[in-house]
Amino acid sequence: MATPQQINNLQNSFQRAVNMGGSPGEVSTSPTQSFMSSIPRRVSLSKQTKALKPFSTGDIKILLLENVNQTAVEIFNGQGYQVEYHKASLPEEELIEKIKDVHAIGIRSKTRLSEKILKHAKNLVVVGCFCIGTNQVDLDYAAKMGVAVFNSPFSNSRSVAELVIAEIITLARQLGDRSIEMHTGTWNKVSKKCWEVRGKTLGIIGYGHIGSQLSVLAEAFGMHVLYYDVITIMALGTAKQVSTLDELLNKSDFVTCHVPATAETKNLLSAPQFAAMKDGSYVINASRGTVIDIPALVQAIKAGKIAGTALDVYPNEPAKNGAGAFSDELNSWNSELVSLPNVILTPHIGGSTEEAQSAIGIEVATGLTKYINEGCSVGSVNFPEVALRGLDLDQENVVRVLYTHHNVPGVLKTVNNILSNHNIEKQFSDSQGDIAYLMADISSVNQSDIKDIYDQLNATEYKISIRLLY
Ligand SMILES: NC(=O)c1ccc[n+]([C@@H]2O[C@H](COP(=O)([O-])OP(=O)(O)OC[C@H]3O[C@@H](n4cnc5c(N)ncnc54)[C@H](O)[C@@H]3O)[C@@H](O)[C@H]2O)c1
Ligand SMILES: O=C(O)CC[C@@H](O)C(=O)O
Repeated sequence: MATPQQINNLQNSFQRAVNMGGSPGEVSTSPTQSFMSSIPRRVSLSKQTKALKPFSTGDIKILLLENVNQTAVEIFNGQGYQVEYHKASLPEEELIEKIKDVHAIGIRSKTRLSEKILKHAKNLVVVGCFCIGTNQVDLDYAAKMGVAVFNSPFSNSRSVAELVIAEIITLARQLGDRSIEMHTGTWNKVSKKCWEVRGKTLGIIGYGHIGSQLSVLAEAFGMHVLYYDVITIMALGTAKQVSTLDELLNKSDFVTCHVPATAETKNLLSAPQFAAMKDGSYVINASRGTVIDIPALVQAIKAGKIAGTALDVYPNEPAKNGAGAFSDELNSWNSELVSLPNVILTPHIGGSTEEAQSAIGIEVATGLTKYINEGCSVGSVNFPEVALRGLDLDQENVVRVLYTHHNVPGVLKTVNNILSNHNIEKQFSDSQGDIAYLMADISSVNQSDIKDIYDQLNATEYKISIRLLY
């Protein structure tokens, strides 16, 4: 049941929307619309539509962690949301305290939103991963709570591909070692085991957004490209898909990983895979730290089998920047790895460019704002994707119902029974696994009806969450 305070909030907002003249006539001119108008839309925004808000926008609280880009802060501030901003991730206890209160949380790759943390989030509506990876969030549990999760699927792909190109040349020419030597006053002009990359073979594991972008760049350097993926993907340029991981390992001079962190990709490259690689080949990982068995890699480098490695991601990564953060305490193999030759280590910066972070800030903040203000879940990674066109500017006494429920027979009949006392202008529903999401615009709704609609929907058996926008 809604608390008296919640009902009051709903009624006050409705009163403001209907009687005070401000909200209903207001046209959203937020960066949301200007950004989204530049990309193809499933739902047309060609005419001005009524700006919907969940309740007094000042009430929307957003917690942003891990130095999320200022472009996002500007979008949220422009909406009148309350933004709490932190440069680093938070310790678990503090995160649990903070998450209790907020409607949205924005994170990057370090903050783990497990069931243990999420279950404290009583008001949470949406999570924004301001990155590509979403493995740090328990997506199923979030969906079961009615919390949609958004990310930015490719805004930093180019940045990662460019970093990997730099690493291929850096490894081939032992640039890391030469640079360290010069910093300590050593002149070591050598060419032994330093190579051109032209004519060498690059093996890409995972030919998605990053792997395929990298393929194009590598061919421009005169490299041959092989790739292995669990699905069949069209080759770009003259790249060739191979049917087994072993074939890729046997034939490549450089092997680079661009797969997600899953149970299947855990230790995808371990001792047997290093053994299958060419003598003197190189290993690169800018995907997730779980994908490579680092102790096995250390042994393969020590044995002279692998001639060098570039790593950007690690099984355990520090919560914040600072001296001494990357140590044996965090990962037991640390000292051994850093003592080896031709090892390039970067602090998970594959996607950390001004261009990528700015674009991610805009994309994810826009997705969150559209979900908060309009209920549009298109682009969510754990939720059925649903959108409705906007309401006409002059439409009054209209309420948008957002109803998340378990995907079982008979729910829509019950819901539409409740809504059919009014005029259902339009509705759209979709499901994903156990979760279904309904958006409906209903008109002829008087202020006094709101509490009643809310209470009736709230009492339905398979409800997960309800929001009413007006
Ligand atoms: N270092 C960084 O800063 C950084 C930046 C962006 C992305 N990433 C990480 O890079 C990885 C790849 O990103 P993307 O955008 O290219 O992802 P993507 O989803 O576009 O592509 C991943 C590809 O891997 C394939 N794949 C999945 N499991 C596989 C397996 N077991 N064997 C072979 N192929 C498999 C998929 O079919 C897909 O084609 C993700 O883990 C992402 O989190 C890291
Ligand atoms: O910015 C980050 O923390 C993560 C970057 C990258 O790994 C991603 O998943 O996009």
